[in-house]
Amino acid sequence: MTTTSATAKFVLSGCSPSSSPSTSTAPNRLLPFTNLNFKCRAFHSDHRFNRLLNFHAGYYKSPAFLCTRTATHSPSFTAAALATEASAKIIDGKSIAKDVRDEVAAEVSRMKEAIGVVPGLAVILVGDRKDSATYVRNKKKACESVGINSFEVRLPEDSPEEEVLKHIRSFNDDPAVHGILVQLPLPSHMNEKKVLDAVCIEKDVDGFHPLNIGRLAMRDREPLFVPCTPKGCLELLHRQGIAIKGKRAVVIGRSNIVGTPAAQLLQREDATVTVVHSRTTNPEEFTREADIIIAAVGKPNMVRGSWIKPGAVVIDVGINPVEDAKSSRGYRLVGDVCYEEASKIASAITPVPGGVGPMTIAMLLSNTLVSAKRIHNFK
Ligand SMILES: NC(=O)C1=CN([C@@H]2O[C@H](COP(=O)(O)OP(=O)(O)OC[C@H]3O[C@@H](n4cnc5c(N)ncnc54)[C@H](OP(=O)(O)O)[C@@H]3O)[C@@H](O)[C@H]2O)C=CC1
Ligand SMILES: Nc1nc(=O)c2c([nH]1)NC[C@@H]1CN(c3ccc(C(=O)N[C@@H](CCC(=O)O)C(=O)O)cc3)C=[N+]21
Repeated sequence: MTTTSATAKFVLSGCSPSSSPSTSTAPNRLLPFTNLNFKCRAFHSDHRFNRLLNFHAGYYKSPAFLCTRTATHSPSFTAAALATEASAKIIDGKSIAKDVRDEVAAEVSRMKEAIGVVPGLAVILVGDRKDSATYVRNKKKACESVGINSFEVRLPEDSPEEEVLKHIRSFNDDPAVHGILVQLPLPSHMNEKKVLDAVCIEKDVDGFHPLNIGRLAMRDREPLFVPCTPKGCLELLHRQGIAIKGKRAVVIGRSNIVGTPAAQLLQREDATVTVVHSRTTNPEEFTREADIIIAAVGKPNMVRGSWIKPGAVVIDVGINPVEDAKSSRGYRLVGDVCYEEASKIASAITPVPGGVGPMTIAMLLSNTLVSAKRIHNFK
């Protein structure tokens, strides 16, 4: 009887394709009960498992909720546990990004006072994509907020590639510029590889130059810059005190700018990493094994609650606009993970918006500061 009512709670979800409560998707959202029973015992008796996940006190809520489905607890325990809605710790990317920005601002002013140098970031935007224009505007505002100078070049959609290359060369030679970012995606007539190769590696604050990417992939090599989004994901884990060494991690997505460098960073920190991509059969099976999940796919709500091991940590990189008549913009942003379901199973989770996105910009500022310090040999 008790289990029936608990199950009903889970079935309600905004993550089904139709965005309405659905019975058709219910079976794949829940772990089989036998599985739950097993997990529950593990949470209570296996100290190694608890240590493995490095739980903070608050993290126990979620597994306790799952334990209500076992026959091993007294009815009063079950009722008490059911009364508490399980919820993961929300990893507040907005607030952590603010901490990072404050640290960057302090260093920017220390550097300015000591040697009179102000870090500078140059951004090149080609075309008139609304989302790209918003990101560039946000980056500019963020630079201002920490005292970094920003330089901007806006070019029309049909500009020749040579025009972009010309601006990159000019920024490469400009001593006031310490970081160069070419906003992606570029118009389809441009050769993205050629453009990204033109940014000198000393100013490649996006970390997209093949030399930086190559060094990230090699042991005993250090890239000058690590791409901002994956770096932001790792920074969130570090600042939440979530251990990585020895953990099982799954990265969903293998793009050059997010998935692949995220997997490399996790591996460099001694996680055992599996990369899931569009040709992976049964991605949920791999994902269910993970203590740490980084989802970077671009498919709204793809990762369901049933894909997640109880107590896992979920970092949702996805930024997906979905229609929403109630929003003034006509759309709202959702991640690659079904937050409503995942937050009941995971021990900690990033929201969208307000998770990885603000960290990406904070890491860009941090990379620009590091670049200026390196160029001017300022410790
Ligand atoms: N928060 C932030 O700061 C940022 C957010 N983003 C967001 O992150 C998401 C990913 O971005 P990005 O890496 O640039 O995207 P890409 O489109 O470049 O890469 C998507 C990856 O997901 C994989 N994939 C696609 N479909 C599936 C599937 N059904 N199952 C498993 N894997 C799949 C692809 O596999 P394959 O390689 O086989 O094609 C590919 O590796 C987007 O929503 C983007 O908006 C991006 C950058 C920054
Ligand atoms: N050369 C280059 N470098 C990039 O780093 C790069 C890029 N091109 N092209 C596009 C992607 C995407 N990206 C994001 C950055 C911040 C948010 C962000 O701050 N998002 C807010 C929401 C913003 C909103 O409400 O629109 C949040 O998640 O809270 C999102 C996405 C960087 N990218």
